[in-house]
Amino acid sequence: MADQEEEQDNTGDQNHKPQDLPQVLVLKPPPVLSFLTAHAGSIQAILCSGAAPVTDDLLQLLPSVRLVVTASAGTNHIDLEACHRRGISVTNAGNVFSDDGADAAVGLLIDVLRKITASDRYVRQGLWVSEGDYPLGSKLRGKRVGIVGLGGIGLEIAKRLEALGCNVLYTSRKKKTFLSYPFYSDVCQLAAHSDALIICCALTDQTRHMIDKDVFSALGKEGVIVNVGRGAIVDEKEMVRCLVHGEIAGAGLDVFENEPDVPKELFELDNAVLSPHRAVFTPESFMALCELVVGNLEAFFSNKPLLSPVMDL
Ligand SMILES: O=CC(=O)O
Repeated sequence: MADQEEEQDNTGDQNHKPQDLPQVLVLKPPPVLSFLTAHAGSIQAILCSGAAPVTDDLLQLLPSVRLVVTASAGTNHIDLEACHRRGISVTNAGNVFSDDGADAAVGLLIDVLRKITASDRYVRQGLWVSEGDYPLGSKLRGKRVGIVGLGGIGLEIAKRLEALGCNVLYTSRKKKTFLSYPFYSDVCQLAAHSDALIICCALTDQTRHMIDKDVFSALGKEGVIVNVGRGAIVDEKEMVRCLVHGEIAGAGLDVFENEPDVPKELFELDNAVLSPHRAVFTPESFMALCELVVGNLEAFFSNKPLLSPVMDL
């Protein structure tokens, strides 16, 4: 999941009548070129997910489009600059994924620290009997956890960690004046003061490979990284190297740079907990997402304010 750091209100009139909606293009692979050829001029809104990029070239083919609705928190598959230039509004998943994304992030952190899935494998493989006791995990309470991106998901992570007795610190585009958590504008400084880093910011040109060699080295040998944002925020090769050489202690990863391909080295590592980009998805969050998507389309076509705008033009 990736978080746009927008505080959004996802409430509103949800009395949908999807059959009444004007024509909407649902973008999904395989390519929809024949559809486009027939309907390009009349399409006013695009509904997409991370699977299909919304590029400047695509928008060029659709001169009537005024809204892009993405069924994801992250918008890195959308050319936002092109949307802005063309006067196209954009909405995302707003806060519907915040709870589930935060639960998964904290779950991954606890799993890495307490070796939950690694010790599960140990028991299943019969190693408890043949090898004896499994190595101890590390305590969560008292850990300093640096959150990278304090948007909807980040804020929910912070609440959960506080309740679990951790010390929360963060970096974000801007300091949140309404919060007392220590703020670091520099991610290396944040890492140097953290026992664990949780990545839940958006992938942008500024954040691509932001978690690099210097950040890992500042985090140190006892440090843990959790990523529920986007794989490419982390320099994955460097992270794998640090894990293999014990230069960081562990990683809990829901996202990868070239999904669904996962670096094979990670399969061998007991200090890496791997999850197939499922952090924010539950049947409940999908239902909420569907309501939000329809609500955004209804709002747009009835000239009302969008429910979860990333850009409202
Ligand atoms: O990763 C999931 C999302 O961006 O919604």
